[in-house]
Amino acid sequence: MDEFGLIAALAKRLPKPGEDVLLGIGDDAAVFRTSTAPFVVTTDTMVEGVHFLPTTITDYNLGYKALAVSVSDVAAMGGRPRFAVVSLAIPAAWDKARLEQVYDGLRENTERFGCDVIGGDVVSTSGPLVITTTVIGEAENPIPRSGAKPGDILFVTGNLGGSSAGLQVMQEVTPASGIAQARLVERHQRPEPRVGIGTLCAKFGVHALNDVSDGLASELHEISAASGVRCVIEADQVPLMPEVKELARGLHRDALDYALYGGEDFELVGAASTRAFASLLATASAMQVPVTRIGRCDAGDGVVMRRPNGHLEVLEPKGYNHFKRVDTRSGRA
Ligand SMILES: Nc1ncnc2c1ncn2[C@@H]1O[C@H](COP(=O)(O)OP(=O)(O)OP(=O)(O)O)[C@@H](O)[C@H]1O
Ligand SMILES: Cc1ncc(C[n+]2csc(CCOP(=O)(O)O)c2C)c(N)n1
Ligand SMILES: [Mg+2]
Ligand SMILES: [Mg+2]
Ligand SMILES: [Mg+2]
Repeated sequence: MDEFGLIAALAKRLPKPGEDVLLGIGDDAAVFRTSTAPFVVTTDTMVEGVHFLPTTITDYNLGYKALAVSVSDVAAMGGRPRFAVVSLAIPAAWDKARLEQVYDGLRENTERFGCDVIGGDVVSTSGPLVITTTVIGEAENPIPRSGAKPGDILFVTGNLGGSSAGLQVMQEVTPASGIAQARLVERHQRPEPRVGIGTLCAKFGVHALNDVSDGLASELHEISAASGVRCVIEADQVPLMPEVKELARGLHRDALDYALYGGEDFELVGAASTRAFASLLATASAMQVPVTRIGRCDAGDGVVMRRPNGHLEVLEPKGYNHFKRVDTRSGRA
């Protein structure tokens, strides 16, 4: 496989960029123009063996997901994705045909979100495949994590838990039905970035927003710490993917654990005034995206969850953490 031939072959899989791209793939750097809106820029790295395995994702969906996770961060800022650069560190075991599949998956999201791939990098590696996506977007009114206020409503989009449950059903024998397993795997491999809702949140002045990459508990801790508020959620209000409930029932596990600590659902979690939330709810339902109130912000700090019996549980800031090893004897991180 030749480096220049590979870049040309991958570039061929992509659609022609829009007119704001003055120079795309093929020069020392890309050149684009934008409106006067503030830029947002975010980057994510996916490593074979850490973020995916050949047994947990197809090559096509790897490309889909690599771009989706960065688009999701732009959505979590209330922005619109515009441009992306993609860097690949490629081991000998990955041939051109497989990488073209990855690019076909990328293409699906470049088209869906109007996010042109304008460049990248390819290198060889003696390690696993690494794919890094950097997305540049625009946000008229960027939404930080730090804006939540006491009295705000906490909400999430869609439903949670499906991604980690999908990973589990691909890695273990579970009692979930075939159809449930297929839906969970789809959720793991093909997350849906909430760009439309993110921009609505910006329009209605939502105070704080985060995407769920590491798990709901971890994201709420980030909002709590950045905003200086206490997050109080209701256990029975957290929207769970129905298939997660089915799987958890079969395994005699608490389905909420998938939502709180599983991660990679890439839904949005935010804090909004009662008024902003009402506007969001009304508009989101017309877009057929569920938005659910899960709790509220109080004065104070930390994250707690109220069980239906009234018991308040402190939620630890655990979730996926790259540099923490779980102690298998205590089960603690
Ligand atoms: N190597 C780094 N150098 C500089 N800043 C970094 C580095 N890694 C992360 N950051 C910054 O730290 C902040 C938090 O990053 P983090 O990766 O936790 O974002 P996230 O959206 O919560 O998670 P995810 O990576 O799952 O999207 C971001 O502002 C990010 O740009
Ligand atoms: C094979 C395999 N094992 C474990 C996981 C789970 N996982 C990996 S990274 C991450 C958090 C988000 O990453 P980041 O913080 O880098 O954005 C999660 C939940 C997976 N997807 N595949
Ligand atoms: Mg990160
Ligand atoms: Mg990210
Ligand atoms: Mg994020």
